[in-house]
Amino acid sequence: MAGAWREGDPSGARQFLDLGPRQLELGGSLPGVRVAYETWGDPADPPVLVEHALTGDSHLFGAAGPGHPTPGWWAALEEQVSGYFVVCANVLGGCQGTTGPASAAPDGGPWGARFPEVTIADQVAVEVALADALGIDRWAAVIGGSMGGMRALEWAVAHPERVAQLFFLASGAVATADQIGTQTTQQAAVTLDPVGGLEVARRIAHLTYRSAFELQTRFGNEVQADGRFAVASYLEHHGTKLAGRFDPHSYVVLTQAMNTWDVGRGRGGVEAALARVTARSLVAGIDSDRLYRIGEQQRVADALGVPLRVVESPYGHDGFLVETAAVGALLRELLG
Ligand SMILES: CC(=O)SCCNC(=O)CCNC(=O)[C@H](O)C(C)(C)COP(=O)(O)OP(=O)(O)OC[C@H]1O[C@@H](n2cnc3c(N)ncnc32)[C@H](O)[C@@H]1OP(=O)(O)O
Ligand SMILES: N[C@@H](CCO)C(=O)O
Repeated sequence: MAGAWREGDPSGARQFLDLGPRQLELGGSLPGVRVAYETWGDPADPPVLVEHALTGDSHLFGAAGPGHPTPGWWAALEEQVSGYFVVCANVLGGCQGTTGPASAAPDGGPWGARFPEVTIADQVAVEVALADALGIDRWAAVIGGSMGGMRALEWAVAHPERVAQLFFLASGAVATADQIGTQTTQQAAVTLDPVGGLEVARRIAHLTYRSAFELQTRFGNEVQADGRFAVASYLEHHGTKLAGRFDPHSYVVLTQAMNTWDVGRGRGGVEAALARVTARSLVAGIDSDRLYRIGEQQRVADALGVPLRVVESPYGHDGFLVETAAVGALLRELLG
């Protein structure tokens, strides 16, 4: 096993677990999977799994490992999980160390567009193998927002006995037409031109991540000195940044996993699936989220029999990353 878990390593440095061949939910297979993950805290403390969103990775917070920027993407919430042993893994199909389209295929070249289709359930199955390898039978909590919320929910449904608490944020139980519509349009841009298309895809996506109110307040119809609309310049900036740090084929694979997301598939529908959850759950949404609308979290909260918690924010879907004080308070409430 490459890069075996170093017991007591508090550094957050990236580690690796190699798994054997995997059969995938939609019929494909992979000859082997490498999982990149990081841990923080004392392995003797209760374990918590944090699930990153679409373009996140295992570098959740603090203490940069080789090749990682610092701080991580949820650095502001490190305090909320002190006293826990925190695990965060790069997702199957990603491009930050876990097997994905940029990894080598059996012929030695990158998988690229040949990478098989993976689902949220496939991604969680890989995380189950990671938990087994780490000797973690039951998570004190599984936490996730957006695509990370899908994996958190899949954990709680597929393995209720292994999830004591669930934090489900700014996500849904099944992909909506709106989400599939924007994501397939983004995929089409990437398929036409991987690098330029990824920039365009991120611009389209970023629009859905923010609210019309916020964009209007920040940019209105302002034209910059360089002649560009300020809002266009802003979106271009986010597009360029993502194209500089993310693999285009991975973007397609991960957005496709979100397109096919349906926690009720093969389980008699969404409500029947959610009835399996035994975790103490906190379900929250962002009031201005136009992509994962509050009704989607309401449906999950209703099925789980818990009140929906609403974060008031002008930032839309990205509120799950930006509103660290409000989200941190909810997290603390759940974890105690
Ligand atoms: C968990 C995860 O899943 S993903 C990992 C974290 N996510 C990412 O890194 C994705 C990319 N980033 C984002 O989505 C967002 O930046 C967030 C959510 C992380 C943070 O959002 P905010 O703090 O509100 O930042 P905001 O969206 O305003 O962007 C600020 C950037 O826009 C730039 N910007 C602002 N106005 C303009 C403009 N008119 N023209 C060009 N650039 C502009 C700023 O200079 C700044 O650049 P920098 O990020 O390179 O420093
Ligand atoms: N900013 C988030 C948006 C998707 O939830 C990301 O890049 O992953």
